[in-house]
Amino acid sequence: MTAAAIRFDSVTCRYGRRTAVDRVDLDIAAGEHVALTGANGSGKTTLLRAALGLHPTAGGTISVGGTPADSRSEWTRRRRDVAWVPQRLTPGRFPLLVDELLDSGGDPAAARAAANQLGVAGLGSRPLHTLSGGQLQRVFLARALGAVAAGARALFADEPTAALDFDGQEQVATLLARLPVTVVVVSHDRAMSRACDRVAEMAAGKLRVV
Ligand SMILES: Nc1ncnc2c1ncn2[C@@H]1O[C@H](COP(=O)(O)OP(=O)(O)OP(=O)(O)O)[C@@H](O)[C@H]1O
Repeated sequence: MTAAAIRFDSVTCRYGRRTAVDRVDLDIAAGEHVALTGANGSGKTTLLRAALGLHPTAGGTISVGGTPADSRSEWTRRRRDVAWVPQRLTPGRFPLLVDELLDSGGDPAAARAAANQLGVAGLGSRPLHTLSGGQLQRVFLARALGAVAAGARALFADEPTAALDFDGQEQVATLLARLPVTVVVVSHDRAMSRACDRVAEMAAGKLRVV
């Protein structure tokens, strides 16, 4: 597995007439770990979702491993290349058992090993909607770690520790820090920022400090 360099080049995203991301430039080296911080509503989630094709860009390009995604096949490849932990984990949207979700990420054995490390291995036969917020977050992280083991070259995680207790926050920061792939993690959590190589801060849609 080789880590992927990621380049945001003058990226703009809008919701109707509201500009959520405003000409953002950000270069992330292969294997670098970047914490994306900033006030609520400053555009962090939109920026990551745009990189995954989950929100359209109104301008600019986003390359992963040197390739901008501009065709269906490139988007398919990118979704394999980038493991994703979303912010809004609404279990009703995923009518699955925990084990089924873990098995869907790429490498089921690695996902289950990660689930074990994260203390949720015993929940395998539970429907997702019966889990607590923190348990659900751990399961999605374990799935993403399975995707990394299966060859994803980057991991994007949107507030992956928001629902976790203090020990969980430290544990996840340590786990992500060890990953040999490029990591972009949206976080308001200091342990996570400390564990990253660099902190990039967004303010009102712009990247303020890199
Ligand atoms: N579905 C939507 N429709 C309209 N506006 C939206 C939508 N989602 C986000 N926005 C707006 O876009 C801007 C950026 O939102 P975004 O979710 O990217 O911010 P964020 O930095 O991730 O915030 P937080 O830290 O609260 O998660 C905000 O002004 C928000 O109100």
